Amino acid sequence: MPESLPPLTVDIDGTLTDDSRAVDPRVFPVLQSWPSAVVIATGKAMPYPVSLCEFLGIETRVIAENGGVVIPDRQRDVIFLADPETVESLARAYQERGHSLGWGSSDLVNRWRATELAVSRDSPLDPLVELADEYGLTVVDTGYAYHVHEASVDKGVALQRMASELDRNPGEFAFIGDSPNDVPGFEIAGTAVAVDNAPDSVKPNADYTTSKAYGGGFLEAVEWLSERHR
Ligand SMILES: O=C(O)COP(=O)(O)O
Ligand SMILES: [Mg+2]
Repeated sequence: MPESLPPLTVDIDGTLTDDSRAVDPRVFPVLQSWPSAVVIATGKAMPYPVSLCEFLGIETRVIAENGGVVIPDRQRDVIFLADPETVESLARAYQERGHSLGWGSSDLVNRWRATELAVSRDSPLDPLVELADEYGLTVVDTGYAYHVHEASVDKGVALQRMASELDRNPGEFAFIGDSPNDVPGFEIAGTAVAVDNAPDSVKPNADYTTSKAYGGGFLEAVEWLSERHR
């Protein structure tokens, strides 16, 4: 790999995974040998990306909960860019109206969330949007879940904070993703790549769209970045 490769920000679901959301093992050596910083930027709660870094043996650099949580490395404090209180009230109100968050009683999706709420796409969207409007929150459909969070946070805002924590310019970063929740990251990063499974609303926001989908698209994106930085 060329020494000059940019710091990389990469989404998990739909980008490092296959179509069943299992991580594509071909991405492991790429992430482990990337010569610059790697940031895992996801809508998932903190333990998921932290575990991914831990088990890969790479530095824990994480944007979780669609930007509500930023972890620049293992040594520093976890940074919270949003407050959980309004989201918690919304979650109670949604359930009081008779709707389920849709993840079963253990709710491993929200159990460790600090700043936002994720609701299954099998649960009704309209009352969620109605409540979000009432509480001044935003709903993002990633294609994997509905996420409700403060309008002031997204993966782009979090990338700005991550870059400043790492003494870098956000424009130095490349960002690879697949969903509407990645678009704010595409806008802040210097180079944005969408994988082919991204919806048509996402692709025009990227500098390049791969011809392969899912983890195969990530590998292609990395080759494309390597060519550009040769
Ligand atoms: O949890 C989701 O809905 C999406 O997660 P992702 O940001 O890693 O694709
Ligand atoms: Mg994704």
